Amino acid sequence: MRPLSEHVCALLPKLQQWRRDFHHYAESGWLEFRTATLVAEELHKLGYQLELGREVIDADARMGLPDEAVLKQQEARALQQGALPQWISHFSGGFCGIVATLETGRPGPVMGFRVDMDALDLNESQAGDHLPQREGFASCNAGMMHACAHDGHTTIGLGLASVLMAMKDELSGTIKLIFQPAEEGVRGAKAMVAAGAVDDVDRFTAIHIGTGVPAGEVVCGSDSFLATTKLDVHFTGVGAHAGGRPEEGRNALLAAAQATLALHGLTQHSGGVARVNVGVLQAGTGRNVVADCALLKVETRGVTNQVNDDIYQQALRVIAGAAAMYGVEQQVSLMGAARSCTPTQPWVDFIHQQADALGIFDSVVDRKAQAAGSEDATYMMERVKQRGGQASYVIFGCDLAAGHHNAKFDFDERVMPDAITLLATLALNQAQFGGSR
Ligand SMILES: O=C(O)C[C@H](NC(=O)Cc1c[nH]c2ccccc12)C(=O)O
Repeated sequence: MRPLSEHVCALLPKLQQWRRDFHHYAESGWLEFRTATLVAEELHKLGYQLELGREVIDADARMGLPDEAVLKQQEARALQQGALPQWISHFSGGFCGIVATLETGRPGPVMGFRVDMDALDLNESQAGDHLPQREGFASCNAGMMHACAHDGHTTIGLGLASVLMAMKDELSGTIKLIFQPAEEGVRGAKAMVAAGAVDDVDRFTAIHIGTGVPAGEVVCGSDSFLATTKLDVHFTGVGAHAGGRPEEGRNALLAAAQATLALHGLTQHSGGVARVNVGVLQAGTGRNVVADCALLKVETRGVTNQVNDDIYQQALRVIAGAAAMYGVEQQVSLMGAARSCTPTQPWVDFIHQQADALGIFDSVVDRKAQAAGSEDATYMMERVKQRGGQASYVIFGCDLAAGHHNAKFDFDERVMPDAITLLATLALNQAQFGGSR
């Protein structure tokens, strides 16, 4: 029997090819039409049982969905860019989720691995010193860029699928590979949980690469996720002649500006870290018109669910107060949410022990004391834990050309085979796990 390292080594050219293809055709959240069809095709060819689209995504639990026109236009764009027509109907309308199952036929637990597939709303750098630009695989989709390594995550998911299928005679239990849409803005995981995608998972592992962790280091149980709420706020005022009759106007721009300044002051909480960000402020239509409309895209975060909930409630009061100051209407829409969550220690210990034994990492740690980002995989972790299962979140450190969410973000592709090696090892050696279930 060929060892795992040989299977992974044989995959190297494919890993780079997949990653660069996904990177080139970056697709933002709920619009991963091309990516999802290619992933489905690969998994189908490998022999996985597939559940697709509405089977794994609850329509009503989707948050922050683009509007109908954008969904249609982006699906057409994906088809022009090589999305596979035989799979597209499953994902049509913003259902780009996939769960691939391998039943080994031998008794054992259900092992779930989750990767995400979406890009960010960002224009990729066109500078000559940006490697994806220089090597011709920078994003060809305006305003969409893989600047958080989900192209790498999707590739790791496919690589893991390949090696596990190749070694299926050495596995027992069930393998479930979860390809999630719309992690950015924390919008997709909740809808997969609502559809029951992780209801039978006994041991759950989600992953991220980079995030400031040094190359060669693996964090086996990242627990520093901030709870977060994402909201859009629409202010509606009354337009008026700015010179002739300004007193007849109700200024939505000023309400949005006041709200923005006040919102950014809402970060005091005795319970720990709290954050607020207004990432977008759009208002008004013309120079000499009292602005009758404004939009804010806002997020609150907190070190615990309670801190975030408190800050969110204060944010709602600030928004209502700012609207009242200027006599304008306000409407708040929930666009995304995620929880804080801690991994289960027995599973972290097992991952730690397996990572140590592999001998391919310079440093293996349980956790990092860094207030980091947010993650909606926390919904999946919570669901698995609720049922008494094990759950963790593993970060694979790697060198980055620039920080996450930056136009020059790029990661060292050598992290992908190492990630696949550890995840495949967890599945191959699961019988050594001493914890519950
Ligand atoms: O809230 C979101 O939209 C999710 C998004 N998630 C990430 O960026 C992933 C992430 C989690 N932890 C870290 C730490 C550093 C960079 C990125 C991350 C974020 O926090 O803005």
